[in-house]
Amino acid sequence: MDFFNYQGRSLYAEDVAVTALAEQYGTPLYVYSRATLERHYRAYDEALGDHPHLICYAVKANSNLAVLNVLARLGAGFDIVSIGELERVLAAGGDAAKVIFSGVGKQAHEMRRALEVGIKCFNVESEAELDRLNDVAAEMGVKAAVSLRVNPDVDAQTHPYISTGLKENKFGIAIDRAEAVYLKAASLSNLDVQGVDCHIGSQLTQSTPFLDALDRLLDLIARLAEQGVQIKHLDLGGGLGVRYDQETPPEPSEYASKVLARLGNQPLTLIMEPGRSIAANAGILVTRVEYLKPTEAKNFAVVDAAMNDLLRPSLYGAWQAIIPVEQADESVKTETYDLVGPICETGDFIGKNRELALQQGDLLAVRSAGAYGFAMSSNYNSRNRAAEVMVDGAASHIVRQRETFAHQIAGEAVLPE
Ligand SMILES: Cc1ncc(COP(=O)(O)O)c(C=O)c1O
Ligand SMILES: N[C@@H](CCCC[NH3+])C(=O)O
Repeated sequence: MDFFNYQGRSLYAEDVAVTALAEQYGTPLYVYSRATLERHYRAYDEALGDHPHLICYAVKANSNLAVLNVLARLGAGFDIVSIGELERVLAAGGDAAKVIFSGVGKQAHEMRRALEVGIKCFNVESEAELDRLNDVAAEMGVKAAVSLRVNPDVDAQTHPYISTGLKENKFGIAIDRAEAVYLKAASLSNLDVQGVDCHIGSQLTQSTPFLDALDRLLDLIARLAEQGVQIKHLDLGGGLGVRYDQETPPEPSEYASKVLARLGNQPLTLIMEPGRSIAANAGILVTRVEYLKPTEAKNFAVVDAAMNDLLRPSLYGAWQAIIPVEQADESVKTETYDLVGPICETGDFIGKNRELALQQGDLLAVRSAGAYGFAMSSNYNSRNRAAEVMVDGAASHIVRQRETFAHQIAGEAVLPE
């Protein structure tokens, strides 16, 4: 569900006409809906109800400060994977005590900063990382709260690039090794074992893999208790999918109720790290048709957004709905188009084989672009990154200025004479 809907033949973001936003801020333009972000966050929060829980929004999905701030105001925690993400959370008014730090490659300076601001927990992904964290905490004279990210060897049945819970993936500590590594963690004097964590992949469209992983984690927690290691929280990661096309992922309420049923009355705080299911359908990417280019083989519509703005179609062959901002009248012929960007790669496309009635200058909206959209954008081909706007009822706020060439080259230098 979202707040992007047609009123008559015009697309609106909440109560604002998307055409007006494109006129005011230019294209390509990311448009986010505050109401949608809030509704998606609350869907999780309400679904987990009275069970002790913390929803740690995965910052990587969309790290715009306004997005983080909207969620922080609702009481969200945050899942980060770099110190840059931590600084963003802090700048957006997030609470360090609700931050968990995931990722396979944490550097010592990142650990230091996270300990300095007092994050909630580190999700440790290897034995070597455990040693490094213990050393850094010892130098600082503190104890670091840790969970081990366990790799439960469960097939998330998603795109191989974003499947993370199989033993051949680089993530986590193999479940067969986990018990031994927990005992080691418990013996290290500057670590405080708090939780168990897993994250098996992204864009999951069924509950079963999550529940299989949960069963393995609960089993591990029971075995650890027998050895005297008491686990206080269970972090199931993110990964719940969204509907881009025909997928029918479970709603957060359905997913959460299955998880709670499995947990029963065990006194475990539940942590979830949703990214996509909060942000994806809270955003669109607005782009303008620069040229129509019919050729013998294909009809191309060259648009002003490219793979540097939205990488998912090029990287994963991902499909995202593309709709007109103003629905055309019958005089415009519907054709099958490939929507391509200006970048010098054949892999630069936003969508292929789309039935659309288009004219030069028309505006299009790429749906479900609020997650892994701007966050994965780059300056490839020296293109300035898009502006980002957040709509809040009838108001719109620029939440990131369009980049300029001066921004792009700031910090670069040529060799001295
Ligand atoms: C550790 C971790 N947590 C949470 C997420 C968020 O996943 P999603 O956006 O699929 O909810 C990811 C990304 O897949 C991740 O790597
Ligand atoms: N970037 C991916 C998701 C990656 C998840 C990161 N852990 C996507 O757009 O689908």
